[in-house]
Amino acid sequence: MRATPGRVLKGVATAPPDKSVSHRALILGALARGETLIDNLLESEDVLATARAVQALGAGVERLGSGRWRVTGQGRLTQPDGPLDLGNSGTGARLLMGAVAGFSIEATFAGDESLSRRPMGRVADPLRAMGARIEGERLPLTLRGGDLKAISHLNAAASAQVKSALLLAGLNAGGVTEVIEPRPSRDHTERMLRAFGASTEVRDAADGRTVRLTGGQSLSGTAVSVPGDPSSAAFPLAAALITPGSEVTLRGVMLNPLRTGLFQTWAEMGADLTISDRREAGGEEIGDITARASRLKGVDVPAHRAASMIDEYPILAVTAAFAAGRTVMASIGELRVKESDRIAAMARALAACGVAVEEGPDQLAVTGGPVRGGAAIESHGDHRIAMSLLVLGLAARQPVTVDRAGMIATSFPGFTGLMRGLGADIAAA
Ligand SMILES: O=C(O)C1=C[C@@H](OP(=O)(O)O)[C@@H](O)[C@H](O)C1
Ligand SMILES: C=C(OP(=O)(O)O)C(=O)O
Repeated sequence: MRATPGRVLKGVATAPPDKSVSHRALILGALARGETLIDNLLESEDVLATARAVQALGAGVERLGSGRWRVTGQGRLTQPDGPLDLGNSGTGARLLMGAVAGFSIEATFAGDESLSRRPMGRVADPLRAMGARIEGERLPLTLRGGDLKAISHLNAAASAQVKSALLLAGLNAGGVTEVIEPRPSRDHTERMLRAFGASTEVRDAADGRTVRLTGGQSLSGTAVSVPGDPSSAAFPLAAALITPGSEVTLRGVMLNPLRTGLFQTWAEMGADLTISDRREAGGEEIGDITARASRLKGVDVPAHRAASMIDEYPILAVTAAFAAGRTVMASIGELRVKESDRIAAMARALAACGVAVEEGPDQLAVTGGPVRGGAAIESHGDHRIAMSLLVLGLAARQPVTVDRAGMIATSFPGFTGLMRGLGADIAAA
């Protein structure tokens, strides 16, 4: 795809449904007894892979209409006939490993080239400590579950995928499963467990958060309405901030405080952002966010904020390229084990576009100024790198092309259409 500068972005669009909440709605629906009706499910490649996997694990899965799905659970998962292919999705693979571990069944987990490189020991090791038998450290791996005992686990990397996998396994473990988080990670699993009739105990203290779940609880199917994804909304909002004369509103964006670190950081950079019509949807606060072209300044992003904006660093780095001064993003080592090594991918891409960037082992620093663009960027098959660099191309001096842009469909299949609707010039290269 190629992004060409020169157009002003104007208009109102609806944020696409949240990916994290969509995966969880399908998985909890499969674990529950009875019907779960999902409204506004994200129909992206990652989420569709999870839908196929829960169907292979015995749940009834039907698409009733656009974004409207029915999952009929049996209150347990059953032996799949073949390998579960989670495609590009770390969330799907890791949460389902936890869910499957609770049952006396065997499943092989597989994924694409990127997912097969990502570390699975962070989930496999604690699941082994609970009693699951797991062969392999990366996908493809085979897991045999059942007869679990609860453990207490320190979630040092603030990974919501690890926490969620252990809580889902803990539903069918003897005793109380405990996850200790020095820095809280997104809490969609805890919130949704409550909606499905299971309770978790959440305790906050000065040294972090502890989440406890007592084994043996059963889930009942329910209705889930998926709020808009702040991680996806970030791309059109960023484009408006850096493109002179622009003003864009994204409707229905989830405002869960464990997801909004980017908006706080942009506010500190001087971004003209307003949030209106705060309301509730699907157990989450949502609102409409308006971004207007802004004179941004560089900031130091505090390390403790990383978990609340972990997928947003690539697009933050793009906005930092247009800001006056230096932006330092510290303690972001987790970015090296996402769909690509996002620190290295962004450092290379920004440098190719004429941006001053310094890469450290677990940090990235960007010094803003006029952005040349005019480069052909390798996305490394990473949807967030592809979208970030296309947004950069809209406000650079020269167009930017991005390879393997088809991967954008893993999280945001409507990206190009939504951006064009706001006036952006993004087209096949
Ligand atoms: O739980 C989730 O839905 C997610 C958690 C994060 O990963 P980690 O748990 O690896 O931090 C995030 O990067 C991912 O896109 C979605
Ligand atoms: C890291 C991401 O997703 P996942 O871990 O589910 O592949 C992402 O969407 O940026």
